Amino acid sequence: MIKVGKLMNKERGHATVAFARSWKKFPPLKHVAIVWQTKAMILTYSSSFITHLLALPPASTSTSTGAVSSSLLHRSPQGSFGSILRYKLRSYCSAPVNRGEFMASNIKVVQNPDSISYLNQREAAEVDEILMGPLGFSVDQLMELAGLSVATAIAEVYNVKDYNRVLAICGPGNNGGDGLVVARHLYHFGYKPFVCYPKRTAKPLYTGLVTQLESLGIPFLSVDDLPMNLSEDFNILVDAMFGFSFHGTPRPPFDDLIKRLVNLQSCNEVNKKPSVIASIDIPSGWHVEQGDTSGDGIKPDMLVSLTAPKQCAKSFSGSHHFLGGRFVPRSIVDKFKLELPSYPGSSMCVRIGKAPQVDISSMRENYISPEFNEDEVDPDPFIQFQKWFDDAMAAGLKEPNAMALSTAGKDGKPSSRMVLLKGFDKDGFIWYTNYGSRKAKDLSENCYASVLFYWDGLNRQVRIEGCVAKVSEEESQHYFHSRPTGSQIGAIASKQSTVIPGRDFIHQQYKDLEAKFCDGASIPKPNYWGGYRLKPEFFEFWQGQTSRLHDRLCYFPEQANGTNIWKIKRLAP
Ligand SMILES: NC(=O)C1=CN([C@@H]2O[C@H](COP(=O)(O)OP(=O)(O)OC[C@H]3O[C@@H](n4cnc5c(N)ncnc54)[C@H](O)[C@@H]3O)[C@@H](O)[C@H]2O)[C@@H](O)CC1
Ligand SMILES: [K+]
Repeated sequence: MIKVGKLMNKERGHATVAFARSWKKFPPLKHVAIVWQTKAMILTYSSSFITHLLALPPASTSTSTGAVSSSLLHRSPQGSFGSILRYKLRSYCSAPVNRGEFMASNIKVVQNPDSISYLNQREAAEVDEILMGPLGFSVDQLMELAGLSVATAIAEVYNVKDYNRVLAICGPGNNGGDGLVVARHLYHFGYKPFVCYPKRTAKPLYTGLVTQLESLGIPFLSVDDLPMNLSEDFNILVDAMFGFSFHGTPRPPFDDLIKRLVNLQSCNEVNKKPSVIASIDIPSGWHVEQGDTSGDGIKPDMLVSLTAPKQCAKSFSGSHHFLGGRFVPRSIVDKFKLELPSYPGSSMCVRIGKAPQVDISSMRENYISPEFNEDEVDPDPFIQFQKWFDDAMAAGLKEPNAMALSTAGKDGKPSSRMVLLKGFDKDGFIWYTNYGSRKAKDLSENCYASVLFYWDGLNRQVRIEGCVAKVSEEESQHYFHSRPTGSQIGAIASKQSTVIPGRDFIHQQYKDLEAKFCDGASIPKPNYWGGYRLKPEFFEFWQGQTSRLHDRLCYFPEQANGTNIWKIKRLAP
């Protein structure tokens, strides 16, 4: 018997909030009610219906509410039910159930800063009241999310190596609270934060935030402790003095602190690497609606607007304007007719407007890595590769199996593309492709190829060179049938590297094939699709180091006493 509670875990992220509220009220299994906001949509699953669905072979299920595509049905019983449920929810609900879909469909997505919404001071306060009133949020919650989004925006723009020392200047209200939260998150991201918090609030929320920072050993500095030229000591100055409740002109000691941030600009002109100002929600001292009315206020490099930008943000002229506070519910969006950029993926922040142009010639990374020496490298390059691959996996790098494959046909003209490694062992490194593609043509004329893995974040790359041969038909068959149905159909739909009339053409091919194979029968592997195996004749393991003095340890095959061995040699960087 399947418990609804178990399904909840599987289906987190798909209407589970409403589901969670509802399922406890109903006896397990007999009925499940899905309520989306005010529209009630009742889906009834009887236990016999579920059992029936689970018993069916993965390919053949259809229900009174429409066909369930075979790709939605997985092998495990819970997976099967979960997938069916997700399908049902999507097809039934008029309001999308996925938060990404919600953002995309309900907020008009605008990236142009001229067409996004800007709140006035009254509206900003009203949003605050609604969030913390009828919508049931607490100030701690919003502050935590706001602070996290500001910290992620800062980390996205100012890397921890070059901008390590951070001073958060915190004011007496919630903007100051955001600054305390930012300092904590930046500490956990690897920065070295300091906090200046001259007007403390005795409320438990704030004393708690201070205790959290103190327990991490984050120093609190008084205004007197700070140098007049803040650039001398800090790389990033987080301006968390005032937010949308600011009125009039700043009172001491914030008047002096704001002056130091203003004077920073002129100090920066003589400094090689200027410190930057990141303002939370409002550049402190600016009028919430009219901006820097006197013209001599602070000029932040970065502004992270929270919830929605306030009107003063229209006159922000720094390089980096972000939006944070990814908690705005639909009712607020509708009520205030908000037009905001959509957050990418699971990001806590989104850039407003274009990223500034960069001078490509000045882009360089000073790699800081542990030394990579002969005495620690494995004599067997395959084992060494496995070790580094495991490190890339453990570091959470995206697609560590992505590799640039370079080939050249008989004309000697090389071409490169990214492919995915699908396995390796002593016999070589395997990937799959279309045997009619350009790489396949190249390899049929010249078996020599090179693959390159680049693992950013670990400052590592691995080059492997050798001769390539097709894998056995059995291996290709086995792998082809292990792929998701969509990928199998995609492989058949695309006559890779041939010229096609347009995007619609390939989509139509795909749809036709999808219809053809909708009965769930096994999809035959086309004979023009299969695998290749590169048998290495050379490996290079590269570890980036400071000042371009990189480690390059290479493996060359040699004969010793009639046996093949790998000889390790170091190359100049
Ligand atoms: N509503 C929202 O959506 C959220 C708001 N948050 C933050 O909360 C901020 C608003 O917080 P608050 O309403 O507490 O207000 P602020 O943090 O803007 O500042 C209010 C404090 O500043 C003082 N103050 C005002 N004018 C002054 C002046 N001229 N000289 C000296 N002191 C002055 C007030 O006495 C009060 O203590 C936002 O800007 C944002 O940073 C976030 O924490 C969470 C989400
Ligand atoms: K601020």
